[in-house]
Amino acid sequence: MVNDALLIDIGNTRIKVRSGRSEFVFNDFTVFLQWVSTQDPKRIFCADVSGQLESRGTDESVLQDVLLAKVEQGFQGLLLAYKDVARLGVDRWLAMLASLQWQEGQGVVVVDAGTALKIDVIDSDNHHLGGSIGPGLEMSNQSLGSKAAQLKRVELQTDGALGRDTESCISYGVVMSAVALIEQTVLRFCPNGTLLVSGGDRHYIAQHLKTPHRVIDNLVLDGLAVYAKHSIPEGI
Ligand SMILES: Nc1ncnc2c1ncn2[C@@H]1O[C@H](COP(=O)(O)OP(=O)(O)OP(=O)(O)O)[C@@H](O)[C@H]1O
Ligand SMILES: CC(C)(CO)[C@@H](O)C(=O)NCCC(=O)O
Ligand SMILES: [K+]
Repeated sequence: MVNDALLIDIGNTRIKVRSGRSEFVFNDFTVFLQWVSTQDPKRIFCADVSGQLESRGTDESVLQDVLLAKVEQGFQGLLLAYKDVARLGVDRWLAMLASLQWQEGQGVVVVDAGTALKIDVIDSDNHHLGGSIGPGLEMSNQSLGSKAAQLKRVELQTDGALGRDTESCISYGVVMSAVALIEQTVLRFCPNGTLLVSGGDRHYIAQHLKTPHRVIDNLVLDGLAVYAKHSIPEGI
């Protein structure tokens, strides 16, 4: 049953785990492995876009029974825009699967603001129209700091007003470019759809959105729960 399962989302920055009603976040893969070895779940479902599990999996006995989620065309009626669905990030796919629960009949725009900023658009017939991959907020912030001699990474903080010093200009540029991309994508491709915002940077982005939206803590883990429920035979 899904309730006995451990759900694991291995992102490129952090690892998020759900066990029943509890959630845990790990910044370090080794610390995460140590923790998993203290658990005794019936089943482990995992989404791994980092590739860390596949490279370590075989020599870690605790991870031998992990069910690694794989993108499936047509699963739960979700028709993917990619011709080669194996190339679509499993985190994007799971976030989309979870988003169908929020579909209000006019399509859904799914935002996952993590290491990368992902946007995917689904129409009212559950057809994935396509998506967007761009730098996440921290990635933009850090790359400005490392590529421009006069800039340093800043603590992102903007009230949405134009910047009046270097730090506030960077904050405005980094945060509002993400907000603008999302709002343009909604306007162009799904103007009446439901906008969902998830991922580690969801709050930074959501507070500046003029478009009505819902903030969902972790759509990838929610999608993994959907996957777990529908990909194991009844009674297990
Ligand atoms: N305590 C924190 N530690 C690290 N990052 C944080 C923290 N709180 C917020 N963040 C932000 O969350 C982002 C990571 O989000 P998230 O954990 O959703 O990403 P991820 O799943 O690892 O990435 P992806 O799915 O894109 O590979 C970071 O870029 C950072 O800006
Ligand atoms: C875009 C990321 C890095 C976001 O985690 C991940 O979904 C990924 O590696 N995707 C593969 C490429 C794609 O989705 O087309
Ligand atoms: K790479």
